[in-house]
Amino acid sequence: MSHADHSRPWTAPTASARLDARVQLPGSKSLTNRALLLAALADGPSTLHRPLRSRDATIMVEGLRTLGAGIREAPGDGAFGPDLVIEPGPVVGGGHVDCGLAGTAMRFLPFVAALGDGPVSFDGDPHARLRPMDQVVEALRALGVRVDADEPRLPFTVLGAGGVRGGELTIDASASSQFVSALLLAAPRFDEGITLRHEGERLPSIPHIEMTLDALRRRGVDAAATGEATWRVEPGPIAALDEQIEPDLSNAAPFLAAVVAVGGRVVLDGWPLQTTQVGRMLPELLHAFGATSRVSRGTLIVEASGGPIPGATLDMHAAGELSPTIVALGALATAPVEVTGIGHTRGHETDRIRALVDDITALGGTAIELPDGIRIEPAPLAGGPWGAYDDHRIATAGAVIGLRVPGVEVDDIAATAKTIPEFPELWAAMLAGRDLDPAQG
Ligand SMILES: O=C(O)C1=C[C@@H](OP(=O)(O)O)[C@@H](O)[C@H](O)C1
Ligand SMILES: C=C(OP(=O)(O)O)C(=O)O
Repeated sequence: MSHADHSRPWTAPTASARLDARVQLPGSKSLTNRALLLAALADGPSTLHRPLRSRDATIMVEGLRTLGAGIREAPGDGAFGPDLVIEPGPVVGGGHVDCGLAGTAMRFLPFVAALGDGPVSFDGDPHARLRPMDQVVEALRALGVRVDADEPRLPFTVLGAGGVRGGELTIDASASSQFVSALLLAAPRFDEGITLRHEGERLPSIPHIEMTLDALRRRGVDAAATGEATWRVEPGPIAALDEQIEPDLSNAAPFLAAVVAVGGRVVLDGWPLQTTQVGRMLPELLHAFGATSRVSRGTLIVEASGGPIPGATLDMHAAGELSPTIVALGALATAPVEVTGIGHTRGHETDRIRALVDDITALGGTAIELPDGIRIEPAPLAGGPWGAYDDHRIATAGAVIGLRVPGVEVDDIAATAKTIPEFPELWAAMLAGRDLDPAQG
């Protein structure tokens, strides 16, 4: 499949008819990168079926290889590229990890490096150096691991000394749930495991912490939440596991929001019966905008009338990842839409609140920046530039608005390569009502 380039703006296609499409999506970033990391620390080889193949997943694969894991491709079922076979090895130092803009890599991998013997340097994209990392650096130091860093952010070097004792630790995960997940994921390999407590003004993205605990438990690790903001992971082996990665339900957001924007029906294949992915909240979120949905034989069917989009007030602290899509719908709504609880998304790929306010304002909309969210008031929109700011979810938010507003020019649709490189082709296929197999497109 050919992927978009970074050099030319992408004119978001407008919808000329109600949707009637079946969509298949590639694997979940959050599940893929957890499965890769735990497989690299496991007690035998693991195979991932239908793993995500994207920039963030490649960064995790390369990072784990640098830290000593063997990772190779194996023939898969064809639909989403090859499977991955992960052969764990002793954690080694002496390398460099380029985290790109991947929060999972920059938060999770330093704790793996700490298990090794020798220095590992970490850096990333220019914007990665602005993302919150202080709790990674401070936690490592509190655990007795040396970190060379001018500032508590990228770039830095972790000086592993062959192991981590673990024990009791308190951190402030207000800026990112990934600080909690990072510690829990490596903790089975700490001598004493970890007894972790969060103390801070808020705890975002709790479903992602539940996903981490579930990923550990499915590999035989004794891991549990012991209170609202406390967790315990016992030391012990991580079992190897062959598993199929679920489709990325967060990347389903723009495709399902498209039904609200345009009307009609989208059928999403591979909807899990039970999942820890935060995208499971989409049916309820889209219901607030008038959509109906049902699950039938492993598919999610979302339908909407295509009539005026109602207003809504939503606290999205648990699902910040979905907020750019919901804000895009807000820009098309006929009554005010207020999304709060997403202050932490200022530390995502870009300051998402600022980016959405600026982009919507540039199209003539009325978007008001709140300390921890956005309020959008109804206003007619006109075509114009839409900055992606290296952010896959800001790019796809522009695509949602462009369904109804001709001439929305996303400056860098290739930003979607972070988690869904096939986005432009899948979007076009949805609009054409074609059933696109991403491997063949
Ligand atoms: O652990 C994970 O896989 C993620 C956790 C969340 O991070 P924050 O808690 O920083 O929002 C989410 O937004 C991110 O896309 C992925
Ligand atoms: C915040 C996100 O990514 P990251 O894993 O880089 O934090 C995201 O995908 O919305």
